[in-house]
Amino acid sequence: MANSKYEYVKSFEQPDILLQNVWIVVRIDGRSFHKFTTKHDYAKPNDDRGLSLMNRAALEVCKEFPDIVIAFGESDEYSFVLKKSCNLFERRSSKISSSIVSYFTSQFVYRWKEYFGEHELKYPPTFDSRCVLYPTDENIKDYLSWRQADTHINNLYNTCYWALVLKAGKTPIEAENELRGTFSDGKNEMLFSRFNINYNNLPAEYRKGSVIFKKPVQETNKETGLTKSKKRLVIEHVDIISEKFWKEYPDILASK
Ligand SMILES: Nc1nc2c(ncn2[C@@H]2O[C@H](COP(=O)(O)OP(=O)(O)OP(=O)(O)O)[C@@H](O)[C@H]2O)c(=O)[nH]1
Ligand SMILES: [Mg+2]
Ligand SMILES: [Mg+2]
Repeated sequence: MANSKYEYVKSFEQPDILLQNVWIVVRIDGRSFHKFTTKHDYAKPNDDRGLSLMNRAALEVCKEFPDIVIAFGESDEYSFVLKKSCNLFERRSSKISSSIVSYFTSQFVYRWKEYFGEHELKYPPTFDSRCVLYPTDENIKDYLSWRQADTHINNLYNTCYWALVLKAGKTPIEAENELRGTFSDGKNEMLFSRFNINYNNLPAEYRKGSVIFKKPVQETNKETGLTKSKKRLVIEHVDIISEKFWKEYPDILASK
């Protein structure tokens, strides 16, 4: 009903169009995943099924939203970087962030059985989401470095904490007290001398998180024998904190 007396309420909606020509990061994070992972008997500190399910849901998001040029995931979070020229939903912030987190969450639930088998999903998980803008390439690299540094700090701490609790029989309070004020060197030393764990030999996925990007690959046509260069979405556990990665794959940030 056009021009009804109710129509004025539409003007209460606030525009939330994101600034043009800047990188958009959509970061999603599991709500109360401390509880969710406990209720679902996740392995401590890292559960391979849970991490693989996060990666799979994120990969499906990257397929569904081709404006995403790179994504980084750790623990219960994922960051999706959309290219500067992205015009998805006319750059409306809440529409972008809600569509991405909704698709991620439904993929997470839809594919639960693929990764957890008969281990029942006891209640529906929730993920929150936000859009953050980064104007320069340096800013976006620093953003991703920040998340990867966080992965390292948390994983080193959690590996020590759970070794103290599960292997040395400490109470949670005792483990926390023992770790308070320690630095990386001390934690590495503790793992090696007391638990025979060489931190650097732990799976790269635990230490560095997961990076999804379009990687150039050579594909050979079986019939013609001709090779051509293509891009394929891959999940790798590499250093994005170092310049080496950005030099190796300059196309990622060139997708302005
Ligand atoms: N055991 C186990 N726990 C995990 C794993 N991945 C994530 N978690 C848990 O999920 C939590 C994620 O941290 P946060 O996102 O800061 O905390 P949260 O409980 O989700 O709380 P909010 O995000 O504030 O709602 C970690 O502290 C762990 O308790 C895993 O592989 N294994
Ligand atoms: Mg969380
Ligand atoms: Mg988190």
